[in-house]
Amino acid sequence: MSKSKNREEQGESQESSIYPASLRLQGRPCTVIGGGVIAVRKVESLLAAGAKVRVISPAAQEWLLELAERGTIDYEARPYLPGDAARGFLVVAATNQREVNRQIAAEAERHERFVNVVDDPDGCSLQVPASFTMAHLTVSISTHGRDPKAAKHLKDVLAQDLTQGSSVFAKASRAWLESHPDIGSGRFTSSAWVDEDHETVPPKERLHMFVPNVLGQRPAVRACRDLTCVSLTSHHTLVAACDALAGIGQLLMDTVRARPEVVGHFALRVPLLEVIAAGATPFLVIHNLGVPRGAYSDAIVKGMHDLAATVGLTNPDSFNGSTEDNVTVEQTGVGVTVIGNTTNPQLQWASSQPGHLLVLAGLPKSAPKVDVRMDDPEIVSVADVQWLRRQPGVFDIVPVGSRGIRSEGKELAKSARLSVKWFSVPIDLDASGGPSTCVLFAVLPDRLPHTAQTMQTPVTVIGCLCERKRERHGG
Ligand SMILES: C[C@@]1(CC(=O)O)C2=NC(=C\c3[nH]c(c(CCC(=O)O)c3CC(=O)O)Cc3[nH]c(c(CC(=O)O)c3CCC(=O)O)/C=C3\N/C(=C\2)[C@@H](CCC(=O)O)[C@]3(C)CC(=O)O)/[C@H]1CCC(=O)O
Ligand SMILES: NC(=O)c1ccc[n+]([C@@H]2O[C@H](COP(=O)([O-])OP(=O)(O)OC[C@H]3O[C@@H](n4cnc5c(N)ncnc54)[C@H](O)[C@@H]3O)[C@@H](O)[C@H]2O)c1
Repeated sequence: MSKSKNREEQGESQESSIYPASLRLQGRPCTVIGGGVIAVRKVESLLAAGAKVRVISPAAQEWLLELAERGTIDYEARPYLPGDAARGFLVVAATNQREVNRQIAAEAERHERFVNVVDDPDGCSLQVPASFTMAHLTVSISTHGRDPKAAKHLKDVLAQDLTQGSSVFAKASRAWLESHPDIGSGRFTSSAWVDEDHETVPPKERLHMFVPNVLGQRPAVRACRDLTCVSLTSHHTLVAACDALAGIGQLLMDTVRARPEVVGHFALRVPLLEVIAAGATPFLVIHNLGVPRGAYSDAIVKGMHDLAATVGLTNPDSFNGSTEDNVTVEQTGVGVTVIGNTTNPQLQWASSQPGHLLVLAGLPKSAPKVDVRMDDPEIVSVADVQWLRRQPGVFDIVPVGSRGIRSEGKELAKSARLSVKWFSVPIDLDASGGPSTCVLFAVLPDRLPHTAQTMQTPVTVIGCLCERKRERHGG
């Protein structure tokens, strides 16, 4: 049944004539009430138009809180109060409370403000059409609020056509854009940023959509555990992890003897695991080698290439780095940074919940106590962690570093606002995990058998996660 038919049957207003217009909002105050997923979309497009945005909501999506922390928007962490909709050029009623949205709309109307009501097409004096912009050409599609999903679909079809199609519309639009290079160059933007549906948009345009052009500022940067997350848009995050290794190798002063390939392997292993565990796809490895350029440094880098290839990172341009060629070096030192990208729904951070089991894959092994070997079956492989990351029912995955299992487990739980109930296991929970020879992960109990059977490395249930306190309130 179509939406309009549904409404007709409910006897709702059939008023559907509209006045198509383009708003200039640069510097104009706009109020968004509600801080959920829909509010994020509205805030993004208002910021893209240069509006001065105020958000009022007792709780808000992380992205909005970040914008508030950076001063990009004003945020008031409280419910709507009468008076809020009396101010602003445009008021957006974006709460999930129908009645509250009604009150907001009524107040805005009384004060002759434009109002956009996200759950009431007929209550909007301003409906947002689906749109995309290429330089100075904007294409908007409205269904007069009768079928927003269709508006989005038609817009996506047209956007794809404009960028790569051969319709009369596409050819004429492109010809116009090309014949006006003064106004014809610019970014491709859309009323919604990249999502899975935009896979059809060509790479060049996708890149433009990927750039944090909404804000024209430095992107938000957060350090989470050993990771740094850079929010490029509300949908995309870059994830960076780094690690240092020293005194292990074949130079005179090295205290632990190891072949250079092994040094490269283990130096890359830790940041590579971190990025994969976070749900990102590694695409760049930067190696800073505190050793002279030559056969020794080449062998270290070869160790990295070999390991990266096990998770499909084979493009030679994905590797870059430098060596120490000015002074004599007598001890090996290696720093590695890995960068990956992910869409936010795939970014795994603080996603564990009460009742999940806390499981250890692999065993903690560290030099100099133990001779850590690349082919040790008790060490979890990077490919194993990549597989684990894709499993439904597996949540946070944390590589265990020198602080040991107990400390990493507590950190995993804390980040998800949970605590750990430890089981008794014959494993030293405080031993160093060395080059992350093991990882901790949270898993739904009924998914554990499949996970444990398929993994190559030993899997041990070491505890479970308890208590829940997940909503983050602003203010
Ligand atoms: C175009 C776009 C612009 C934007 O918001 O930026 C937009 N909605 C978009 C997407 C979208 N909205 C919805 C789905 C289906 C989700 C699903 O079914 O899973 C999808 C598709 C998706 O999300 O994939 C559901 C929905 N939307 C409204 C209601 C209330 C109702 O109809 O009662 C409900 C039902 C809620 C429910 O029943 O729970 C109301 C409105 N949505 C409008 C605009 C205005 C009318 C525009 C027009 O038709 O001309 C209006 C009246 C007010 C407004 O918000 O301005 C944006 C595309 C962005 C892009 O380009 O990608
Ligand atoms: N317009 C659209 O395109 C569209 C699309 C899908 C859904 N919807 C509608 O939009 C509504 C909101 O969707 P959502 O996904 O953002 O919901 P959500 O649950 O993610 O967010 C709702 C937000 O409203 C806030 N809120 C609740 N009571 C409030 C109050 N009294 N004052 C201020 N803020 C308050 C909450 O704190 C939360 O931040 C849905 O109920 C749905 O009907 C609209």
